Amino acid sequence: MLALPVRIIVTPTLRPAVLRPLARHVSSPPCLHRADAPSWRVSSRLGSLRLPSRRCFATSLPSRSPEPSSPTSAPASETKPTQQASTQAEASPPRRSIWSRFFPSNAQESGKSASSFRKIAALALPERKPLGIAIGLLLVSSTVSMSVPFTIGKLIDYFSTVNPAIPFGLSTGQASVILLLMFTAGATANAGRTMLMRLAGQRIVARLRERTYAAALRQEVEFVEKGEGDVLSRLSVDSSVVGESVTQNLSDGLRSVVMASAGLGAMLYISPQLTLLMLTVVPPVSLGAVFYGRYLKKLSNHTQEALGDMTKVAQEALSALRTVQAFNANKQEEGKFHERVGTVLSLARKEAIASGIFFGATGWSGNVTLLALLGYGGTLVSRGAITMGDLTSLLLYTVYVGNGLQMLTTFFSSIMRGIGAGVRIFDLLDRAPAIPPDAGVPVDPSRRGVIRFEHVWFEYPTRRNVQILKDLNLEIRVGESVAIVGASGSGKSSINSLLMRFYDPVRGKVTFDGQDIREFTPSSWRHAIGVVPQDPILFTGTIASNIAYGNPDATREQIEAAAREANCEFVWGMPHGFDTEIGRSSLSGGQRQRLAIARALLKKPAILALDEATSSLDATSEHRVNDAIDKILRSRQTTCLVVAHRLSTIARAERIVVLEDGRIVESGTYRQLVNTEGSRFRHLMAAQLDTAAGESLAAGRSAEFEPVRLDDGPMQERRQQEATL
Ligand SMILES: Nc1ncnc2c1ncn2[C@@H]1O[C@H](COP(=O)(O)OP(=O)(O)OP(=O)(O)O)[C@@H](O)[C@H]1O
Repeated sequence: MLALPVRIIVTPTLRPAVLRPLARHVSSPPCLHRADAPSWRVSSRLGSLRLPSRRCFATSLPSRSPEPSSPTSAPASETKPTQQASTQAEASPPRRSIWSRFFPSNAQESGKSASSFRKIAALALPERKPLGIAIGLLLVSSTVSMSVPFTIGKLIDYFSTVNPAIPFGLSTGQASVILLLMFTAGATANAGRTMLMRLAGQRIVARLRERTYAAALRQEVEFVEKGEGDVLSRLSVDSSVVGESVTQNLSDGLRSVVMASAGLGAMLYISPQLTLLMLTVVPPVSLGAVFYGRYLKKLSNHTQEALGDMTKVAQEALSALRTVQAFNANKQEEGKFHERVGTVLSLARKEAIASGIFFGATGWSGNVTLLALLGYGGTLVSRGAITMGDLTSLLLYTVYVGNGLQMLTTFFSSIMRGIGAGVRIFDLLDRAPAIPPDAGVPVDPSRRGVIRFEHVWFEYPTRRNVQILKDLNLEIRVGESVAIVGASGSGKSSINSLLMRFYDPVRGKVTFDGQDIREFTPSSWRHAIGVVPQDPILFTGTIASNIAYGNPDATREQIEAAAREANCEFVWGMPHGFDTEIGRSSLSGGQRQRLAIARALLKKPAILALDEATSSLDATSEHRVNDAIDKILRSRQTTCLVVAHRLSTIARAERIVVLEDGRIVESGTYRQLVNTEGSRFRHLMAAQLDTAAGESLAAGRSAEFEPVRLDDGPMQERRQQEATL
């Protein structure tokens, strides 16, 4: 005798008219209307938070899958929708009627959803062959599992009859072998279907992730930097949700359709009266489910906000752990976190109460239905209208139909989630970057020319109406080195950002060799610029791969030559030299800066944009960095724009421009500016000039500004001497 796990599912979705609105409704997380509903996660910078899954529509009878051999009987555990992803799916239309809440009335929104659906379907196209085979296998396994109630009924009749007859004149042994083969075939088909669907899903997810990542990398920096977490969640979570919606959910959906329709057909065939009796419980349970779903949706929105708040608190403290520990603020932080956790908990409590009432009610009505079926069915059996086996089969088909329809609601909600996640992903995939990396004409890497900032006005896209640069005019000749100095926030780094075309001016233009740099492809233009940022980023990998970042074809000789030029002698002293893994070595600020200079020099750039670190380096490091910068500044081929903070760097530049509140207020050589009484430069650099003067005095030289000599002396003087010689 087959021991069939039984779960009576009372579902509100026996009628399509009820099913459709409900399906839309339950697209909201976290009401995942199945007994083994997936847990849902909230993605955050800290990782992801998981909430326990909820049971929906299940009665109190112990349950397992209605399809014993089917691994997909617990497909929900394979589905990991997220709050974040599904939020998009449930973006509510304006409140008008209950129907308008279920069906989006906003044309743009539904248009987006339709287009997202088409694009998701297109994603599945390359996988049509494995998916087609999987659907074939699904039909095989579903047919086998749908024959189980029928077989059980026949077995009961067989064993309870005095002179039983096996259909088709088979012997008991033959019938057993046929059944065994059938179940084996069903299980094999199920295994094949699961494998094919999962692999296809993973391939779709992989393709989607790669395309999304590439699309994110093409965007202007502002877009990604301001919404970094968002891009990451699209990459990790939304792509999975989309992948699942075209494979796993599709498979479940088809299976549920087969189960529900075949089961209902079999029930009507066995006993139309009993089938109608079962269908009477549907309307009240459907209504209850709608209200329960609405309540859960509202709760889930609040929970999402509360979780976001909780995550923010934790993130802030964990990212500043040094400060927290230094101030012994652990308890304070724990208190803040406790408060947020409490909010989440109180929402969870409300949900637990609602779930308890709902499941209690559905369980009760399920069991009452079962009793009614048994009672009325029993009288039919006693009247000889149906056999005991028929009644058993009918009860089991009830389970199948219930499960099938319940799965169908999950299927619709998953599809809605997939469409929602798809909208987010396709928004990014289709987004035209504000500064497209490949639009324009390429710049010849050997081209040299004057750089001009012409009446440049600039404000950051995120801070409109806050003018950072105001009518800025600056000309830098080929091979010239210009140091930009100014108080913090005066706009120095913004000049470099404009040069790099991370942004475009609001008004005015930046030209190179007489041509607006907006005419060049940003990729080729950036290739012509060597950048040394304020806080150089080193990536996971070796020192060599870091120097060759952006130049993957560079030879070891070229890498070493660039390192030598940038005074990276410390690399030769490391046990693994250029093959030293960055993560395994702790590099000082000066060393990182020199590696960044080497990286920039390897490009043999036409322009070098150096943003000097504000933090002070130790004397040796500073000397080595300055020496490296010095070599670059001497170059007659490289135009240098240096955002400078240290007097030792500033003094090396041929020309200094002083920036104040987005405007150039002074310009001249070091000597001119330092000797101009009351100059903005002297005011700005007073502290450093005093120190330098003090050092000169200590060394027995005059304390006048004029003779302040820094290491090798101001660059312009040396160049003049070179010219005289
Ligand atoms: N991405 C950004 N979005 C919005 N505002 C920004 C952005 N980057 C900088 N700012 C603002 O623009 C102004 C100029 O910044 P910028 O970094 O160019 O100044 P800076 O002179 O280089 O300062 P520092 O010497 O401290 O690096 C500042 O008020 C800064 O807060």
